[in-house]
Amino acid sequence: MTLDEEALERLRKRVLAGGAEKYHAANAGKGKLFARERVALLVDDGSFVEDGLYANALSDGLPADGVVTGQATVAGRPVCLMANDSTVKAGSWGARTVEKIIRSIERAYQTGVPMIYLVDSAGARITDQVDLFPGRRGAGRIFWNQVRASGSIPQVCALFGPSAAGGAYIPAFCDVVAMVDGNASMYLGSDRMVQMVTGEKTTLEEMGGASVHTRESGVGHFLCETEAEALDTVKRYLSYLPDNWTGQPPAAVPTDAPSTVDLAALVPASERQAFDMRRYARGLLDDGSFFEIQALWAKELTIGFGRLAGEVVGVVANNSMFKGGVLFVDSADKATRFIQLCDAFNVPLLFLSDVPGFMVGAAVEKEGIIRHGAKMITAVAEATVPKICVVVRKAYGAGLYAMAGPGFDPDATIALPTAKIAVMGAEAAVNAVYANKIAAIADDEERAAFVAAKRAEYERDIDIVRLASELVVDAIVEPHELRAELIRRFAAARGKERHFSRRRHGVTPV
Ligand SMILES: CCC(=O)SCCNC(=O)CCNC(=O)[C@H](O)C(C)(C)COP(=O)(O)OP(=O)(O)OC[C@H]1O[C@@H](n2cnc3c(N)ncnc32)[C@H](O)[C@@H]1OP(=O)(O)O
Repeated sequence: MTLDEEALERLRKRVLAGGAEKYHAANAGKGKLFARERVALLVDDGSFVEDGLYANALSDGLPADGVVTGQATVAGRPVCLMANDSTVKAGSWGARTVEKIIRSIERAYQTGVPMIYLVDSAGARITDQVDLFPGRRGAGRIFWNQVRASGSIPQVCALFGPSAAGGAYIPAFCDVVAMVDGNASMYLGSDRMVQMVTGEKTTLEEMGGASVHTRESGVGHFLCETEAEALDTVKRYLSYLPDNWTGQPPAAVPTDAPSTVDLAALVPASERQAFDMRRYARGLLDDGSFFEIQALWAKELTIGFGRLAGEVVGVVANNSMFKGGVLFVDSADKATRFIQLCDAFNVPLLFLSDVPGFMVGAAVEKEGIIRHGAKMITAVAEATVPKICVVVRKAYGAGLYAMAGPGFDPDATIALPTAKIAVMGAEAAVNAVYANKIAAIADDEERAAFVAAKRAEYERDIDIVRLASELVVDAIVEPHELRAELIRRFAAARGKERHFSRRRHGVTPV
């Protein structure tokens, strides 16, 4: 078939318009943009080069087979991308959709550039399953490629609509997922399927909406009000990462820390009083540079990127505002993945410790707190990027190990003058050792005096100067000197030898 210029232009226009008008109207009614508008908002003007525009050009009704793929630049840096077009069979994957997505990931991996997934899809196109589902270049190959690319190139997803069944794994294999509140959802079986299989009556929003995944399951990382916000989040995320695992995170023009935060005043003397470690991190980092990830999930642990004198660091911090900063199953998982992300992309790690330890009790034991904690400690041990542990207030029990304490090959363990490092807090320790003796003292005053004396003895034992004199901590630093100290120490650790163990990979507790 030969085409004259006009016919080609007609065909191109038809394909660029996507699916039926009723689906465009339905999307607009929900505040959803067209896939091509999303791409235009994401990439630098005029930078997009599209592949596979004419997929299915000979069969009517499935323009581009429901996915836009190609290469572009974002903030001047190269990326590969895919964007589901939900006006074409609800963005479901036909054979060519799958091939286009596979080629995109392969190109991103081979050229060492980030892969961006703009997802809005019904998953596998059930009516075409033999062509797209089981074969060597079937849908499974998308995931195989995602797993191969994981930690080699950044993979980031913005989710605008459903990502049903197999489609839900694309976000799951990404480093992070930004979800648009009210429209985005992820689930393995639709509400109709759930009712058929289990009898449960639910909705897509209830089961797999943005709020559920960013607050409860942890599969989503950012809850966004609008599509534009989700796309900005993708751009901001990429601004902290190199193009691939061989590069260094891009430095920015250094700024001062905000002058409004008094770090010393922020930490209450009493361990029983909570303070917001996010404010502490903001006060320590370059002004406006803190970019929190998974802010709504497992809030007892805060993670995110920031900058010190323009250089990127990954922050892992206990937050006593939530559950006293104790580590739970979800917070251990949250930390594990973030530490692996930073280690993969050469982002130095800053641990801000104020941790009473891991949670104890029947409920968390049944949830597997031991293996989740072991997973976090494994990630800390395996991370070979520069890592510095700052004991801001306390590091008790295995919490010290989870926060990159001295045994975990940190480049430095720094303590504030009021910091405490111990196997447990004084109250718990005295109770553990002297419970029988305390119970045997009948007189209230005498009992109180005994407990106070034992606590004082314990506090003397774990005195921070004593720990420094025994080389447990490398430095005791005043809060107002901490930022400058960290800048110097991270600079000194840059470029260090990175090797952990002689083996293919460990057998990780999961
Ligand atoms: C790897 C294994 C897998 O991925 S199995 C995939 C399983 N997927 C599903 O069960 C999702 C089924 N689809 C849905 O639940 C809905 O379509 C969702 C995604 C919620 C979107 O709803 P809504 O925006 O109202 O669209 P709609 O249902 O009116 O559909 C529009 C047109 O698309 C079609 N469609 C939808 N999903 C599929 C699919 N998975 N395979 C084939 N076709 C699909 C609908 O039939 C409809 O087509 P038409 O325009 O009427 O011709």
